[in-house]
Amino acid sequence: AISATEDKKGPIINDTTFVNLKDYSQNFVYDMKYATPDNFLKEKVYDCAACFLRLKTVNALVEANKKFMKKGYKIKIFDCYRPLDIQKRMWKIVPNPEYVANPTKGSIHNRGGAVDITLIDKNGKELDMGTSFDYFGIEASHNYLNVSQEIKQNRGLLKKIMIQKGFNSFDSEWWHYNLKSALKDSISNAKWDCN
Ligand SMILES: C[C@@H](N)C(=O)N[C@H](C)C(=O)O
Ligand SMILES: [Zn+2]
Repeated sequence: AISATEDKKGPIINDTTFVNLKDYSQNFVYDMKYATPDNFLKEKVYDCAACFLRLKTVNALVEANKKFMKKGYKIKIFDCYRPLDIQKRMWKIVPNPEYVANPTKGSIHNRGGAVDITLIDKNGKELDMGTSFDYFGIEASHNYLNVSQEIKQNRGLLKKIMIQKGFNSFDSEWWHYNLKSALKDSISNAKWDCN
């Protein structure tokens, strides 16, 4: 059966439809790294800083953010849907599946089911997660235990609530989460509308 969801704006849309997160919640903070030159490609590879995802991913992320907000935190977003062509460019620079998904298999970002995120506090300050976003080294791993109690707690909080809301964590990157129900969705290379 095809599952459908009542959209706030009226029409019933399928939960695999790509939507813009900002149309569903104003409670996220954005730092869309690939829409700036401040990323490992050293180039702005997106035309605009928008977060597109499948509706089911948006719904799960909004639910997770509600839980974080009850604790005084908010999600800050680094990346959402990523066109396959950009995945290919990333793989040319870092051909290591621990840090960049092989474009021949496709990333869950290419399927609209993955997000790269961190948490911020009431002052907008990022919680200490031990490394910066896209730090491609062992220190970014959930399994790297030579970090402070505070970092373990911060990573643990992010992971606990994201898992509760239907995401899988990714061992080698504390910031990356895959929606479980999107793992087999189709890969897209569509570029979003920036208007
Ligand atoms: C490149 C990095 N931000 C990331 O998302 N890596 C995972 C493994 C991916 O490419 O899916
Ligand atoms: Zn990611």
